[in-house]
Amino acid sequence: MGRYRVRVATGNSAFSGSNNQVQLWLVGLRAEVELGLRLRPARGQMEDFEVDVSEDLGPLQFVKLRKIHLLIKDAWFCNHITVWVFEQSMEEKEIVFPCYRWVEGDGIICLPETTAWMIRNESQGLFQKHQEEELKARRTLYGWVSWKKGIPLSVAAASEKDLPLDARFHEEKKVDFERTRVVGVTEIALKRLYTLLSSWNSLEDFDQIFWGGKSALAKRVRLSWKDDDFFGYQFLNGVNPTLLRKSSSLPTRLVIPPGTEDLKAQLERKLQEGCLFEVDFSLLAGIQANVIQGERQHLAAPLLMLKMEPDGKLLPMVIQLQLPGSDSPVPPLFLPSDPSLTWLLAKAWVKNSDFQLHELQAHLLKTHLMAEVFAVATMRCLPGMHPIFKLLIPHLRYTLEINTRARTKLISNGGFFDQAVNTGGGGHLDVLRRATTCLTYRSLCPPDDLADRGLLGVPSAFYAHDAVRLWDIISRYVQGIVQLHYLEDEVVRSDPELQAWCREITEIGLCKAQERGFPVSFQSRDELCHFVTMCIFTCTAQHSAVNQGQLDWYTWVPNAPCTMRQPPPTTKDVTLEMVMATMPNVHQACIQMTISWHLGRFQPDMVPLGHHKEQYFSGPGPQAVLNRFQEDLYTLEREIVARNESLDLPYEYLKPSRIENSITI
Ligand SMILES: CCCCC/C=C\C\C=C/C=C/C=C/[C@@H]1O[C@H]1CCCC(=O)O
Ligand SMILES: [Fe+2]
Repeated sequence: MGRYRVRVATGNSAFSGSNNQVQLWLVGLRAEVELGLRLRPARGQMEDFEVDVSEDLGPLQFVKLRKIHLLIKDAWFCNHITVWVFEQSMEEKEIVFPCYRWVEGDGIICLPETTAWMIRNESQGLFQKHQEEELKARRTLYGWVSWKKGIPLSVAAASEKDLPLDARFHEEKKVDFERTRVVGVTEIALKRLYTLLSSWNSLEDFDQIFWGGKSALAKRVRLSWKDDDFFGYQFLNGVNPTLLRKSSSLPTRLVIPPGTEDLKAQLERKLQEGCLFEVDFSLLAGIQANVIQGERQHLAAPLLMLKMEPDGKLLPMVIQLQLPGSDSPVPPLFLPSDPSLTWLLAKAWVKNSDFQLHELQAHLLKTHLMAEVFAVATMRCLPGMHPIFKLLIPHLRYTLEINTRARTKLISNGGFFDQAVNTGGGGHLDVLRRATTCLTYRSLCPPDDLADRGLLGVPSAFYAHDAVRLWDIISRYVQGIVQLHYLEDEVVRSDPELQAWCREITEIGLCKAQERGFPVSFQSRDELCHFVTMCIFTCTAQHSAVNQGQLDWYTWVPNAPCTMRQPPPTTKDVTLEMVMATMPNVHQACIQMTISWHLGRFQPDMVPLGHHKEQYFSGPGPQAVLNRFQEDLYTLEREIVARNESLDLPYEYLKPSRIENSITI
């Protein structure tokens, strides 16, 4: 008893279409009907057709679809189905059934209409039953596994091939990733060949491998890496802006030997003036160093003290490379006034330690692995019709696959950490474990984290400034969507899927992180918004801040050596031979360059923050919230561009147009 126009929209990436036939049903509150047509969906196409239905279906609740194959199974990527109902020969209501998934095998896929969650209590339990079945199926597809004890859980997949198709890279991404990898391997081989017969005994010799993928800023790094202000700048606005903090007292580990009272007075004066800063790498103390091809590598656990000048420059004042121990001599303090190679080597040790905590703690653990916990918990606990699922899913794209690849190629037995990094060979897992035990909820939320580190309102702290602006913009977006769906706090409290999702993240994925301030329930809309803002910020802005800079700051290897082949200096007698014997060898340096380029370069298929094409919501409310989000991002973009124009070193990593919508690399 009615006429319907049905539109089937197929995805745009390679192999999205299918040679198999697709069967469709319309399911209304009163009855369901199989549409007597068989279509073959073509890539990037919208296919429209009209059907007459003799029964009275009642209000449409679902579309069901199934793919029928004869010999070859050919998966189909369905974007969405849209249905228009004609009433009294007038086209009336548009009803959207978002999909954005692969339709595989011959199972039936059931798509609820976009506003299903809002009307879930008026559907005679149909939506409730659908949600339960969907979650049951997802929980078998997306399992948890403890890859290594003491770090957050991962998705259960031994290699990317074990992942559900919906978690896999699309063809374009896969081809690009594999191609980049071949380019990288070839480049390493050529560089090794090229350096085989040449000398390798001065820092300038790193020039011999400084070709291939590199950015304009990387060239600047090569020129300026020895300068103290350039060194200091990196702790504010480099690839790892996460460790610097304003000192509230002189660190207890800083034992000042007799005869250097002058230094102590200087530090105390800067402390009083409120411009003393510190970076402490104690987390690395006692970590077992790697052995690479029979050669033992070495590690330090430095403390760096810096002062902020009135013009905003951050300058190193003193470096202590090891923690003082009761059984060892008091570690020497290295100073800018030391012989230049001595001071350079001390700074190189700091940068090597920073490399470890950057890649393992700031990058891998606090963005990649966190996002993976969000992704698995979301797949296991939130049905597709849930508003928080719809809000988060564009920010979880490709994360499970990139992390699975990291576990098989990067931090695996024999992976790149073992081949080229001094924490490799197991120490890197201990660093991850220690970093996990001190991972707090506050540290993932810039307004809290930057307040705790004394970096709010510091004029030359561009990361801090942009991070807080982005946090506010994302927070407003999240509040917009949450307020449309949760009219009061009580709706949050009585949402069983949402509460289960929260517990799944804190108790299961993060292994009882309530001890570190993570919530086990949401009592209000504000608590929910804060948490979801943290999730989106982590998967987008924060990853961008700690990922993109790899290309700029890590391709000139002496600026941030991936390994150290000699122990830290214990006296101030340092020769160029010692420096070169300590720095990475050619092979290690080539690996560092190539991986940094692979991970830091612009991603050709990138989706900028807030610009995903998938429409999981419908109607003017959510659209207005998304438009507002995009406008806010654009305003910030212009502010950052204007600010950068007057800077010698522009800070670009949190420019909205450069922030990816999810962790994909
Ligand atoms: C030797 C330098 C290693 C620096 C990178 C260290 C940690 C980065 C943190 C998370 C990165 C996740 C990246 C996952 C990419 O699939 C892994 C790269 C494999 C490279 C390849 O497959 O050739
Ligand atoms: Fe990354």
